[in-house]
Amino acid sequence: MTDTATILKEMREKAPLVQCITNYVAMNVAANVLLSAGASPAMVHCEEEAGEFAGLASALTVNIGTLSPLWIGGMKAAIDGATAKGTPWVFDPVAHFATDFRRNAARELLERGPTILRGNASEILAFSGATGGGKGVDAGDSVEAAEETARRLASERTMVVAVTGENDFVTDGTRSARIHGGSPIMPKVTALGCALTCLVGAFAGARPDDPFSATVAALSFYAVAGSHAHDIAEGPGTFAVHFLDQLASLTPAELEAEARITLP
Ligand SMILES: Nc1ncnc2c1ncn2[C@@H]1O[C@H](COP(=O)(O)OP(=O)(O)OP(=O)(O)O)[C@@H](O)[C@H]1O
Ligand SMILES: Cc1ncsc1CCO
Ligand SMILES: [Mg+2]
Repeated sequence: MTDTATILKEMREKAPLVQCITNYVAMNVAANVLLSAGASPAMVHCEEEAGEFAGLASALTVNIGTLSPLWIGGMKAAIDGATAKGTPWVFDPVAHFATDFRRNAARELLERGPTILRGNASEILAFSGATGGGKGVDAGDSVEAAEETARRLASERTMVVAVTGENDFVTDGTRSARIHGGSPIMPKVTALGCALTCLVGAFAGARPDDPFSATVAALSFYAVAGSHAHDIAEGPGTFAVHFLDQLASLTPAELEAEARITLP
């Protein structure tokens, strides 16, 4: 079996508990994506318990999509709890370029050293200081335009960076991969990127010693499920339903046969 298929199998066997600090739009979508895929989501974000809970989880994901000051305290507590146990954490810097509040919060969270950074092309590109074409939470730049920034961030900060879009790009600064597939309907269903960030957490929770391979596996699994759902969906509404069914039914053997990963 390829590494990607093996990691899917291991993720389902372990059914990792993933603490998801995500936004109000994504909470339900992400929990369903994780349950369908075979992981165990828990949306726990308040400062009083987020750090303690992180000690129980196999992975933590942090997303600033609907940020407020109280949530930042919960995020920092959870990150400190995860870091103390060597638990991987994934950062999704939603629209961090849009306002000073978001920019400052994203900078502080990035300083805490995520294991994996996952964003759309405009979000990753904006870390280079470029203004880019992002329109709020939606990307306006190509993945290719963000690849150099992704490589530089990954090697400077010793983390994995995943840029998603029509084709996805993953790098740890040394190794890189492109993942093909998915569907142009995916950006028309809200929070599929945010849910992917949580799913990357589940795969990293199954392979904490190899976050690069875990990220490639998660994105490949998502892309194949997205391609399958595309073939039977009639639009964004039915896509969302079929996509969950595909995440639940896709086997490691199908993933092995259909994943399209190229090395740049
Ligand atoms: N044009 C496309 N063709 C195929 N797949 C796509 C396309 N655009 C996005 N995707 C896929 O959709 C998923 C979400 O990526 P996207 O870059 O849209 O995230 P995002 O902008 O953070 O989403 P959101 O903020 O709505 O949660 C990824 O798996 C990506 O590969
Ligand atoms: C629509 C939206 N607004 C803030 S977060 C979010 C979900 C997609 O990122
Ligand atoms: Mg996003």
